Amino acid sequence: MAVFTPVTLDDIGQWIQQFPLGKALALKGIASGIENSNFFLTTERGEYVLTIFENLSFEQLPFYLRLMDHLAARGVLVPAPVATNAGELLAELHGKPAAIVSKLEGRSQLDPQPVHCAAVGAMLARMHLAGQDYPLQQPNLRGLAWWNDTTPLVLPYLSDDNAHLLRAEMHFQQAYACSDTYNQLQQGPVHADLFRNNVMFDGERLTGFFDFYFAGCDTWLFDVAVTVNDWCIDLDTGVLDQARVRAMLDAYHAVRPFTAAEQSAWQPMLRAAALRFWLSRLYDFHQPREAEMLTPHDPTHFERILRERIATPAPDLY
Ligand SMILES: Nc1ncnc2c1ncn2[C@@H]1O[C@H](COP(=O)(O)OP(=O)(O)O)[C@@H](O)[C@H]1O
Ligand SMILES: N[C@@H](CCOP(=O)(O)O)C(=O)O
Repeated sequence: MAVFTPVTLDDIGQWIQQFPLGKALALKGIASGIENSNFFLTTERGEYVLTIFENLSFEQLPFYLRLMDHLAARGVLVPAPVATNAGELLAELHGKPAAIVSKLEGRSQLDPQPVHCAAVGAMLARMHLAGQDYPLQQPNLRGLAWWNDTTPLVLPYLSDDNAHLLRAEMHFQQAYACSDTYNQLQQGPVHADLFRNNVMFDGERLTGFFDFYFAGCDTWLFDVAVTVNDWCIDLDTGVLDQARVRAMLDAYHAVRPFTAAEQSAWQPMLRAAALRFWLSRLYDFHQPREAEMLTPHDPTHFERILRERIATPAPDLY
């Protein structure tokens, strides 16, 4: 998508004056993304991204924006939010929360090679370590509680075979989340949506992670599983590509060594990461919101990945 809330240059002429950015010179809606309304914003001070948050509230948003600030201050490459003249990271626009962040250089690498996966793995480990002393707490809002709420909303749309798969996997994940192994996993702020389209590269140089608006406190291993399930697969089949998997996991492990508990949780976590996006894509597909531009993501992609992760033993974590 996504421009759910249309905005013109005229609309923000006055509004922009609360930021130390000079006059707004250009504003262009961004077609990709499915969660928020995003715009490239040119001001007298440079290039930025304006985001209007469609689902997250004024109460929830400081967790994300202050996390980006926190990580950027510790050398993790992420967009820096721009504070208003009053020192606020959030402002109201058309009745909704809005923020301006720095624009990252480069572009998404949609055909990643092992060298890109290694860069992502190393930066992900650095991000997890840098988040350890982040003081705010917010659960992953697309975690188990949300899966429990969403499952009955999508079940009526599924074939018998897929309904059986969803019920069985939910049962498995509910039990797994109560296990001793799960409770030994290290937790902290995680990105939780680190797909190829949420990382910028300039050639082989990683220039930043962005789109932190699904971030929350969860297991670090869940973040690794989400990332591997997108970066290290054959997109047609969902099968893991060993060279990219090894490059990403080895680079992560070199910065933040995996634990024995994480090794034993790896296959259930790869399944959990597939289930999470199968569910959200099913929900978005069957209960779409109004939007100016919309390209729903394909739920069957993650159904395929989930079936594959259940059927195939996970690669070694380290
Ligand atoms: N900080 C940024 N720097 C550069 N481009 C960005 C930045 N934030 C968003 N974008 C661009 O906007 C697009 C949509 O942003 P995204 O955060 O993925 O949207 P959504 O939150 O709706 O999923 C990205 O694909 C990217 O091209
Ligand atoms: N990555 C998710 C959907 C979230 O979209 P994004 O553009 O914010 O990453 C998916 O692929 O289902």
